[in-house]
Amino acid sequence: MTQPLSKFQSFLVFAGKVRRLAAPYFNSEEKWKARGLLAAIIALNLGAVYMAVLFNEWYRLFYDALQNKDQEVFWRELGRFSYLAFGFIIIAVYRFYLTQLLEMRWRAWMTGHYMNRWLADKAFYHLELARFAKGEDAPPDNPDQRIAEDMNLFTSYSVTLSMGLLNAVVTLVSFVGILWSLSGSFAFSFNGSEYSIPGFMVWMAVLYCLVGSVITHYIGRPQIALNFNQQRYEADFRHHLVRVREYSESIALDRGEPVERRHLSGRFGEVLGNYLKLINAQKRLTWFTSSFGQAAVVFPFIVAAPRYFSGAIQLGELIQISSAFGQVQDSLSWFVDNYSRLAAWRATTDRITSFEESFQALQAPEAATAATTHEEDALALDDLQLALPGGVALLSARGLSLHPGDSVLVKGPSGSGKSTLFRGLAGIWPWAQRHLRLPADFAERAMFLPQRPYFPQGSLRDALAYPAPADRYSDTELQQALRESLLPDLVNKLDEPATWGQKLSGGEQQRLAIARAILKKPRWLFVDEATSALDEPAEAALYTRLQALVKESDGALISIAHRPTVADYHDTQWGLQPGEPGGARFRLLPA
Ligand SMILES: Nc1ncnc2c1ncn2[C@@H]1O[C@H](COP(=O)(O)OP(=O)(O)OP(=O)(O)O)[C@@H](O)[C@H]1O
Repeated sequence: MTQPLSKFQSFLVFAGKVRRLAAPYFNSEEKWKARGLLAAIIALNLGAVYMAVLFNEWYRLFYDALQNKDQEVFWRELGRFSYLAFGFIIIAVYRFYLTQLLEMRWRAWMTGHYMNRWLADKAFYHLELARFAKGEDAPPDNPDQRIAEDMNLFTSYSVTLSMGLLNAVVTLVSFVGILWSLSGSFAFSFNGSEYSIPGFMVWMAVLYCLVGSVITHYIGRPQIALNFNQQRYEADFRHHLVRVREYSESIALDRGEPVERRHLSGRFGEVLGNYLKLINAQKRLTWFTSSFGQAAVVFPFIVAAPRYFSGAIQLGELIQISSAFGQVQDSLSWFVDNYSRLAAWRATTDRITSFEESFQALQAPEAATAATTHEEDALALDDLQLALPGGVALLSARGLSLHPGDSVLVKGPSGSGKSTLFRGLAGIWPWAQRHLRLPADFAERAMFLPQRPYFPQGSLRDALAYPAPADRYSDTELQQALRESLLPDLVNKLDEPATWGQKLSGGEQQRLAIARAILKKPRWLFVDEATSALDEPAEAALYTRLQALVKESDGALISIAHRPTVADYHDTQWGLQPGEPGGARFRLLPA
């Protein structure tokens, strides 16, 4: 008994997941449109079943007219057919159109919703970090695929399959009545007594489909996991292709093509291997479902034949029985026919649910951090503890502060946590205990210049102004910033579109990021090896400009650099020293 119960429970769990994922849309600001569309689709589906009932009745009248050679009824019924068909066509067209419309709107809403959540509170970054911590295979893999593809599949399957189920149930209820009234009872004698089974055809249909559904589930079960994996392997393969494109130059210089080929072939091999398994699973199921469908064509004739040949029913009734049996069988075998899609729906639902759960899991480490706003105009590191994703304490900093006019150089061995210190100060590192006091304007006036800056695709103007809109700055301001950051050749290319992160050299990209700082005029400027690709004269000129920049806005400069010449532009040094036994690996101390 435990087996069917656990199956039923797993169905309830699945239904709960679908409800939780669907509810936000139907309760959203678009709820009246969404509910209205859903109600219209339900009405059209019920209309379609009603049309099928009318057609079924029409079959009896039409075939009886044929058998009786009754021309008048024949032509009248043909006339009736035309307006029945007209109604059916209108319902079919609008059922399709409104269903697609609902799927599209729902997808648009869900995609927007998850896109916002992914981009909110640095979730996109923390999800990646969490995956580093838990291992590459930890969910959610490929969030891009969740947002792009799974939202589409989920909304489409949810609408078509739930409407299909509704249709099947209503058809079943409508036609079971018809079939019951047509089928008569089946009389037989057993052990000297006479027995009669009323609604014999109905029982035959139920038995036929019950056996069919159980066998389908048994044969088709492996498809659920295979479907889940297929999406994942496809996304991994695509992701690796994109990486080769992104790092094309390094790979070409390293002559890494054979390795990439091997990796790509490996990933594609997984795609194919799993797909082959899926095809085989589907083939096994198709053997059964098509035999089941073919047998269903003759099954009602075989069962009803004795009554026809004994003269108990006419040809019209026989045809009506077969059509009603077809409808009952169709609706009872909804499960058989939709098994693969149900498996895919379930896999998609599981993937989005794990995506959703990973957002919820993220909130915990963030809540542990604390940073208060300072009344004083300074950045105070009262007690900052930073750990590695696995939990190992990496760095501790206590009792340090940064005031307007300060310029500090942070030094320490590679891997000691200098960049992580900046991540902790920026508030994006989740494994942090932050007892900081931040100046009131820190959120708006702090800027972090990384070693490898990011530029959005688009015009140079967009890349320079990022993340502010391009029209925030005039052409003169943009050109001036380019000149001051030693990029005079770019001043006439403001509207040129390009992938700037690939087109410009490493040093040019660093200069472009400095131009961005010149435009933004930060008060609290954090420079993490952001001049490492420049020659010494250029570095000197640009550091002098950055010093002047923070001075103009009465701010402070804090840098990370390995090159000794950078020390000339800073008044103070903080050093990362090995920590005490039992404590963090490194301590940040004034040098
Ligand atoms: N996303 C991450 N997942 C796991 N470990 C990480 C991650 N980011 C950084 N680390 C680890 O944290 C430690 C500190 O890294 P960090 O980049 O802060 O060092 P750094 O002092 O800036 O080094 P460098 O001078 O080489 O730039 C390193 O051991 C690094 O491997």
